[in-house]
Amino acid sequence: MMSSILLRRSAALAVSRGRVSSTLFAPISNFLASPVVVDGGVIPAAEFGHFSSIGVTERPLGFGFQSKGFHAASGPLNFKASLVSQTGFALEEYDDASSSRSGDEGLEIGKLGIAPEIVSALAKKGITKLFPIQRAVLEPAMQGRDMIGRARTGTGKTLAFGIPILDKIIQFNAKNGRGRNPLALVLAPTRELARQVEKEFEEAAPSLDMICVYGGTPISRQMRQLDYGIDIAVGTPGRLIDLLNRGSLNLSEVKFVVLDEADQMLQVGFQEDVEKILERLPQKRQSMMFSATMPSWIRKLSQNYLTNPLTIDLVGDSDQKLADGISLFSIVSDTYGKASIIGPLITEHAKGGKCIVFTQTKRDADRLAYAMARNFRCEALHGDIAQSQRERTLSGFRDGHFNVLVATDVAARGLDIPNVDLVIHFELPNNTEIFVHRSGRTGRAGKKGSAIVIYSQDQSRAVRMIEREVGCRFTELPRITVEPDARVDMFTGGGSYGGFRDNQMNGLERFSIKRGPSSGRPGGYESSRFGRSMGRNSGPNSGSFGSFGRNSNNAGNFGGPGSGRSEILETLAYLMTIWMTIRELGEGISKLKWEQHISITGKQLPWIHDDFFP
Ligand SMILES: Nc1ncnc2c1ncn2[C@@H]1O[C@H](COP(=O)(O)OP(=O)(O)OP(=O)(O)O)[C@@H](O)[C@H]1O
Repeated sequence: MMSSILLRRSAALAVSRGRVSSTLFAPISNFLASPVVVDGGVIPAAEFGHFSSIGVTERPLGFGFQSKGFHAASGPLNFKASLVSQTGFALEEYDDASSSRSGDEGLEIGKLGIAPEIVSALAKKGITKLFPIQRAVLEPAMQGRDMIGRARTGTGKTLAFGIPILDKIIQFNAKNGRGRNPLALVLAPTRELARQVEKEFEEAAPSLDMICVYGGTPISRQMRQLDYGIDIAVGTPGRLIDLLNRGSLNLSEVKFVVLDEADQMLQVGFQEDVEKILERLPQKRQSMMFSATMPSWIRKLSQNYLTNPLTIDLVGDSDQKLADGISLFSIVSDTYGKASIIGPLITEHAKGGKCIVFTQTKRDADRLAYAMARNFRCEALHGDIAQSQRERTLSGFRDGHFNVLVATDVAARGLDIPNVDLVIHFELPNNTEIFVHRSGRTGRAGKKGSAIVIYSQDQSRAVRMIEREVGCRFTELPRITVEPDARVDMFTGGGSYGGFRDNQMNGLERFSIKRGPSSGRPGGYESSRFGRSMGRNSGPNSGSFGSFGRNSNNAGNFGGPGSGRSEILETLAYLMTIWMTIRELGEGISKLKWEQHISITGKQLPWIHDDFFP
């Protein structure tokens, strides 16, 4: 009780904040004097150039906004982007900034006049120089511009919008005291991403109070936390609306709003909710949208939400839409062979790191995770899994407790998981944007990684289309033939895993792989790097339906043929089939509604995303 009183912020401060804030949004007349910004509000990638000439070293205090409330009034920061085409791409800049070469290419965060708290918190994480998107965003964001920001996956967009917001709030609190209602709101499409953004903000500015709100968790705790007072709210639209409707969340003092993964946030299905939230914000605010993909429709639509927006586009019209460090491969397989070739692909391409396998449906994620669990430490992640389990799964994956995550597109966007060396598109994504995001779970922050598309012969055209639209080239891998007794069958349940059942060996020795005639490669899967870890899950009698799609460490619970438990096993398999059929029916109905919606509204491609069918 006492602590709640102590923690509750004073209403007087909130009032004083309201008074101050009204002066904070004066139009910025001299902003366009900055040589980086092309009039009309676009910084094309090709003109972004090197920022090595930014005059920060001559101006140790960097920006002059400390005493100016939220918006700088000090004019341009002497950004002198060298004209055109020296770099073009964010990652080239990144490579420079992240390389061991010293040089001036990056912007020393410590020399920019950013709050010392942020500088030292970032330094603790090894972040001392800004990435290109961060450099490009910093000045206009500090000056209060609305903006659309696009940069490739894994290039630091979160801190690009995070640093200016955190800095302004720290300055503001220092001057005006702390208030009760949030000053900034970040909307994210998935719970996992919302949590990640909150965490990154928290780590960068530990003195600020953040809340992350999303469904599947007790709302009462969130209401209490809001009551104590917070600086920044991060969340998914559904729960935010719930809290607004209950009167627990007051957005009337919000100065900054960010739509992370904006193109997803404004898709049909999400857009309505987002609008409901935006309606509750003050008119005078700074709005920013970020994503690695910004289809043309989103740019048009964004005009409804942004005022005179600046577009900072580090991808631009460049052919290549993927992060540079990602190598792409494709491999043809028939539907029934797909599950069997994943093991060899992981062994060969994950190089001992983590792998995310993307499926199109929750059911396939479950089935595949189950089928693979006998050979890999592997779990499933999708929208039908209870939130607490989703969180356990993700943190287990982050911490390296298991190496293979089989996920729907709920994990396609934004997630920043260390050491994901391989992404496998078990099924082709619905569109090229999703391809970019899925693949972007690897090759982050300048690291290298691989993405493999598995496709059937009749999907060749779709693969070519991805190549065209994403500006990439797949290296075709030789076909893999799997001996019948080594097939992993995810379609028919436990009964068809016989090839593994009586095999006492662990690891990939079981795969008995042969390369097809076109293969010039050695088979060479016998000595799996995963061998030892897989062994944990793949007891000779694996077949745990109890762990289906969950923690595969339970594999083996129900034994295999000859265990005397075959009846239980069969019953469970039967129950599972019924459960899956019911769920499939549910998904079918939702999709039908979705497609009807599209045909009525004429909007958008049928982005079949799991979060639309929670
Ligand atoms: N200036 C920096 N120096 C070093 N590391 C950084 C810097 N900025 C961000 N990072 C790290 O880079 C990684 C990727 O950043 P982030 O998740 O923001 O990428 P993103 O562009 O939002 O990707 P996506 O499009 O997939 O959402 C994170 O681990 C982050 O901590």
